[in-house]
Amino acid sequence: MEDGDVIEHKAYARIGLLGNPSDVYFGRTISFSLANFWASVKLEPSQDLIIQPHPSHDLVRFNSIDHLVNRLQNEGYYGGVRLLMALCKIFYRYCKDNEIELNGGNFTLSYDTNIPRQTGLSGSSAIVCAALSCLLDFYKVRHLVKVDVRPNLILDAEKELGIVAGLQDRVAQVYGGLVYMDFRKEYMDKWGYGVYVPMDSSLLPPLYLIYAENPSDSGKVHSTVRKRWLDGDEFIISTMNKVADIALEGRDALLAKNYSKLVALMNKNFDLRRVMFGDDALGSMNIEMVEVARRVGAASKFTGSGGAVVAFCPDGPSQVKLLENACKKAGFAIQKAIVAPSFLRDLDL
Ligand SMILES: Nc1ncnc2c1ncn2[C@@H]1O[C@H](COP(=O)(O)OP(=O)(O)O)[C@@H](O)[C@H]1O
Ligand SMILES: O=C(O)[C@H]1O[C@H](OP(=O)(O)O)[C@H](O)[C@@H](O)[C@@H]1O
Ligand SMILES: [Mg+2]
Repeated sequence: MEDGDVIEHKAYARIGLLGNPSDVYFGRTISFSLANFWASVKLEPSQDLIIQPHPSHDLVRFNSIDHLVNRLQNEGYYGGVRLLMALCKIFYRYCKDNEIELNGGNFTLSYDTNIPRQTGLSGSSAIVCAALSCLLDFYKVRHLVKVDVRPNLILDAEKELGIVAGLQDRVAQVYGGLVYMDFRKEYMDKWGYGVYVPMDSSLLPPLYLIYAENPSDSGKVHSTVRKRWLDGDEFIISTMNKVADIALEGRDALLAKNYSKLVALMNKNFDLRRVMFGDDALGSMNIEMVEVARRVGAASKFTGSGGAVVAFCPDGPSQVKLLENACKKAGFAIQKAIVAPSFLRDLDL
């Protein structure tokens, strides 16, 4: 959206439905953009180039030392400022390397988000994705930065900060809607990005999102498994391949509307994650979220690296009611997941 000189863009949260986290390991995933939550970034021309701290997400003023310590313990040291800064650097570098001229003065970037913080709903990349959209419009280079490479720029901004993450979040956020993604190594090595195939989101049965206030650092969760994979750990490599196969089988299951197969695949996806990462890394509250759903017979798995769960009730509305009651009792929030459609324009494609 552009109002005079002000540019504003949204990017939605995402649900990794099948195959995650194999995207970090040349695997495959099916993910969708989630309309329930979003981040927005605003760019306004200004005298100096300013990255505006968010009044609550980048808190630097506290009531007391207790408040400060509490805040750091629960939410860590960082907010969105570092993400915006890193994106500016990555974007600038990419344009330089690709001889894309950047003309325009300075600007102020500010952001807001209602994505529950660090709950595996890709709150981090939503901020970066919305900011990238603002820069593309500000510099009028949307037609010069291919849609396929945009997820890489978003990921590179986070890698720049040492955050271990994969491409699936960024692909779902750039494309919108439901997307099948294949990150096979030969293709990635040749092109630098994966094969991204939009799917008809009406193939999805009603899905539910369960989450809780228990922020976890996705980079930290991933780092041990990532290291083992890099070290050639046979168990991690073969299990991750099985996770990638879930997305392949899941695509056929969705196309055939074979929802009993979907149940089996969602559950298997989480069970494989659990044996690779271990319960300590996943966190007891996160595991309980999965189990609350399973106790009423729903299929369930993490949406991302932890903090939120996607659930499917194959028995329909009566089972949904049971699930809602069970979540309420356990203190977890639950809402119906709504797919955000693709908002790519002709100029992007
Ligand atoms: N809601 C938020 N507001 C501000 N910054 C955030 C928010 N969520 C994530 N970040 C930033 O992104 C980093 C990585 O977050 P991550 O653990 O990937 O969370 P998520 O699962 O939401 O993507 C955080 O350390 C922080 O710097
Ligand atoms: O572990 C996962 O499923 C995902 O974890 C990260 O997403 P996040 O929302 O930050 O938890 C990561 O960026 C993804 O690539 C993984 O698939
Ligand atoms: Mg993240």
